[in-house]
Amino acid sequence: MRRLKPRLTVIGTGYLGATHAICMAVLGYDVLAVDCDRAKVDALAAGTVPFHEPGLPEMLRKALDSGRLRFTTDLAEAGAFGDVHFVCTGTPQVAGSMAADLSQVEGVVRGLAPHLTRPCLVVGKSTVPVGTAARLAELLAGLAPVGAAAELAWNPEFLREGHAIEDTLQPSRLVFGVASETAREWLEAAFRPLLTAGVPCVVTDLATAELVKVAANSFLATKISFINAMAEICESTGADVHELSTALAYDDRIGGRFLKPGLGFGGGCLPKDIRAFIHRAEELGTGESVSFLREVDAINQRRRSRTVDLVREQAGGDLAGVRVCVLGAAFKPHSDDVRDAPALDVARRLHEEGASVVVHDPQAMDNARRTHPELEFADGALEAAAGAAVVALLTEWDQFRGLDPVRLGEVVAGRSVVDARNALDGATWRAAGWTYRALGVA
Ligand SMILES: NC(=O)c1ccc[n+]([C@@H]2O[C@H](COP(=O)([O-])OP(=O)(O)OC[C@H]3O[C@@H](n4cnc5c(N)ncnc54)[C@H](O)[C@@H]3O)[C@@H](O)[C@H]2O)c1
Ligand SMILES: O=c1ccn([C@@H]2O[C@H](COP(=O)(O)OP(=O)(O)O[C@H]3O[C@H](CO)[C@@H](O)[C@H](O)[C@H]3O)[C@@H](O)[C@H]2O)c(=O)[nH]1
Repeated sequence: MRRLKPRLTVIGTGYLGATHAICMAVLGYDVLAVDCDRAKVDALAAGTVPFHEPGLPEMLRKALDSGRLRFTTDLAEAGAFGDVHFVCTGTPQVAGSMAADLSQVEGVVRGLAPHLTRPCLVVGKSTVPVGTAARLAELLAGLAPVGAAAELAWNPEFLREGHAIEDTLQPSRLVFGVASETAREWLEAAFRPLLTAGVPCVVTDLATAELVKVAANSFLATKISFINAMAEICESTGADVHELSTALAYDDRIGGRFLKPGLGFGGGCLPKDIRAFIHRAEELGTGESVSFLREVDAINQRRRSRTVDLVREQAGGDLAGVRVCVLGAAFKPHSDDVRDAPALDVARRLHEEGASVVVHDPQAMDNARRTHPELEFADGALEAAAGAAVVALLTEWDQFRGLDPVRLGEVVAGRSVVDARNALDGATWRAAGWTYRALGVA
């Protein structure tokens, strides 16, 4: 008998899965969240969110207090408990290739399938190359016990880190990729509160659902690289990319969102998703259709090189032995995620050229220390700036926007700032005696 309110499992409790599990429990579902990382499961069960996401610790407390959210490392327990199983494991870029590594997602299907002893729905939420769901559906059918009636569907996720709760509870849209009416009914039951609240829902096939996700991220990446390409032109013509962007944004066919010039995109999604899309399209023999994404990626990488160039120029042409203060490590503010973080990539390149680099970030210090042990870290912006010849603002945290140039000027060795996120008021900094350089302005 199908329950009106299905019991949910969420497998993979990283940035996406932990948020999804917590929010679904707060919406009133009984949720069992699973991760193979025992430390993560123990932390979450004890009420600690193992990453930075505004508001999520309070939501976790609420979900745990309701008694509707539990955690385990055991897929067999998940199989016995759930009606709808959300797969939220990672799909990182394969080292040395542009392809997505699907081993975590496939591993979950293989591990879960033998424990699915009654009718249920396995729902992929991870971002995957088109065609993955159809392949996993076959795998599931082959591994699930006879009579289990376990089906596979795809429900791509569009949340942004730093806004994960609002994006989960008030998403712009839901996308259900289904192969049967039964799967659609399960998904409708699993998202009933959002559907009742009027969230638009596109019901489609598996392949379209997979593609919607990579198409959305490709569009966003393209928009960012478009404005950064304009920034390159502005740099060589004396035009001002900020004024250009403001003027473009007044046209609501273009819009101002994701039109912010600067150091470009990073993180655990946009970069690897456009590369996996290129790779998959080439496998399908349709590489030309998305070959523009190679240029999107290249423009994005050039912003990092340009930032290194600006810091080197400010240092007098040679970085060897120069102390540089890097403000920012996370790939964007309100996150501690350092996956493909532009700030750390620039910091690493400066270090490789011989600079003595000191980094500060309000939230990402632990992650940055782990991935970049070669860099020096300081507990505050002033400490990081002490004795620096150049200050580089690489992630636009509010704490950095609010820095007092006079106070900072007292601790540095040279008043020179490179604003790679266009977060500071250049006039104020110049008035305080600083040489101010920003990306996108000659
Ligand atoms: N981070 C985001 O904001 C976001 C938003 C939308 C979509 N996505 C997509 O969602 C997926 C997950 O992203 P993420 O950022 O949460 O990744 P993540 O690396 O933070 O989390 C993945 C989790 O899966 C766990 N895991 C791996 N193999 C497992 C297994 N066999 N059994 C149980 N748990 C296992 C890992 O321990 C980890 O906790 C990716 O495909 C990503 O592209 C992410
Ligand atoms: O105008 C802009 C907007 C963003 N960025 C950069 O772009 C990157 C990505 O930002 P954002 O999209 O806000 O962060 P994510 O949390 O990675 O979210 C993206 O990736 C997720 C995972 O696929 C999707 O779910 C989201 O819809 C999609 O926005 C960051 O490095 C930003 O600094 C810019 O450089 N300029």
